[in-house]
Order: sequence, then C-alpha cells, then structure tokens
Amino acid sequence: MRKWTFAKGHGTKNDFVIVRDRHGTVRIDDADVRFLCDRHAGIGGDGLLRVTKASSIPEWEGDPDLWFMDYRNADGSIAEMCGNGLRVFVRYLMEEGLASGESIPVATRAGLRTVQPLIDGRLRCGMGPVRLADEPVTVTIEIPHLGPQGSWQATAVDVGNPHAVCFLEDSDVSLVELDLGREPIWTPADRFPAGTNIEFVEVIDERHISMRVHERGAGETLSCGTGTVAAAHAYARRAGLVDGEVRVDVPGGWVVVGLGEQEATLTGPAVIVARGETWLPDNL
Ligand SMILES: N[C@@H](CCC[C@H](N)C(=O)O)C(=O)O
Repeated sequence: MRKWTFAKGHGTKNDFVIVRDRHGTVRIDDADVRFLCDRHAGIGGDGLLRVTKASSIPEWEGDPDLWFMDYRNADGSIAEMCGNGLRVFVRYLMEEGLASGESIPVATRAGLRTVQPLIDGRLRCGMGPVRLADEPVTVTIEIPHLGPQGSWQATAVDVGNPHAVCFLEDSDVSLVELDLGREPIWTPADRFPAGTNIEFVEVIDERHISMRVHERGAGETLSCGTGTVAAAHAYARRAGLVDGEVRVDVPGGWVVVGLGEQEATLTGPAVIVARGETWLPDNL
C-alpha cells in the first residue's frame, strides 16, 4: 500500500482530487488516477490535479520554477487544460502558502496562464487564445435501444483543449431533456482524433447562456470551465458580439466569460473542501 496525502476541491461542482508532488517523484499511473477519482472506491472527482514544479515536466520550455498544473481526467487520460481546475489549483496554492499576489502564473500543457484573485473571493483566469473552426461538425446523441435523440451542427473550438459546441434552438429537445449518459458521436468521425468535449447550449438572453457538457475522459460533469469559454465564444460569433462578458450557467453554478479571441478570461469560484490521507493498493 502507498500512503498519499491529498486535498479535494471544486469549481462550480467540477471536482478534483489534488496531489502535491513538488519534485515530480510520485509515481501516478492511469490506474492510480482512476482509483482516486472513483466515487465509490476512492476519493471521487472528475479529474486529478498534480501540483508539481515545471522543472519536473520535460516538455515545458519556460521558467522551470513555475508551478505546473498536471491535469488528468477521471479515466486517467491527460488533458492539455482545465479551466475550473486552474482556479482550484490556484486556490490550493494560496491556501497552502505556495503562491500569493495579484497575478499568479501557472504553467499548463496549453501554455502559461495567469490567475487573479478578486476581492469578492472569485478567481479570474487568463485562458489564452480561443480558435473557432469554420466547418461545422455534426454531433448526434444516440440513446441505446431508442435511436437518435437529436443531431446538431456543432462549432469546433480550441481552448487549448478540444470542444464541439451545439446550440439547441430549433431543436425538439430542451437542455434538461438531453441524455448525456453516453458519449455523443460526431461526424466526420476523424474530426477529433484525440476525442473532444461536447457542449450543449441554450440562449437565455443577449449576454447569458446555459450549458451542459459531456467531457472527454469524465462523462457528463456539472461544469467545464474551458467548455464555458468555448460555448461563450461560439455564441458570440452567432450573436455578433466581439467583446464584453457572457454569463454561462451550468448545472453546478455559473461563471463569467470575458470575450477575446486572443486572450479570453474565465471568472468563477473555487473552494478546497477536504484534506486527508489515502492508501493506494500496490497492484491496481
Ligand atoms: N473540466 C475541465 C476540462 C477537463 C479536461 C477535459 N475533460 C479534456 O479532456 O479536455 C474544465 O473545467 O475546463
């Protein structure tokens, strides 16, 4: 058995197991991540945040003394970026006395990001560039034994990680009725060779949308920060908005996205809810 200390946190109920590994000496394989994120046998989470120094990440080419957010989905797969995870990561650094100040830099696989703690307790993350594709992707939800629930023309959006954003207007299905128990399918089938996160959006008013998401590597989650940034920018293109903010409601709460294809922002809450010890079986 291996004894690890951990913390647990969430941002709009997108929840994460946090493991500190400053020098990159802890062996964490896919099975360990699945065990820790298991809601019945482990701690439970949509993903795992390994808190390590960038010097322990061979592919990082910037300042080696930065903290690096090593993100894994609940199924063990690596993702380039996690918006809610970034806020939780910085909340953890602040509470542990590992970082402070008005602007906290974090290295991620999608590049350098900076996070500002706001006076009201929320955190505002610089989310880097947002790239929207021109060619639509068709996304279909298939319900076992019942056939298709619906098909939508999605916009592919790159926020460092991949997304496909579907708008439910002119559709027979409402957001609450969607069955996201299984991964939706997309065509062309080779459009996202490494998989994708898929957002479904309803428009509430000009600066306010509502969203549900099926996350790559985690299934339906109660929020996805990069997904809200992707959804807000896909919506902005449709609505002809070029700047300002869009509020995005998710099942776990709400966040605010600052529009900007060169540097979007994401503002929302982040809390650490537990700290403890866990014992990992040697042969998972
Ligand atoms: N929940 C995250 C995104 C996590 C990674 C995603 N599932 C992927 O594989 O790209 C967020 O808040 O952005």
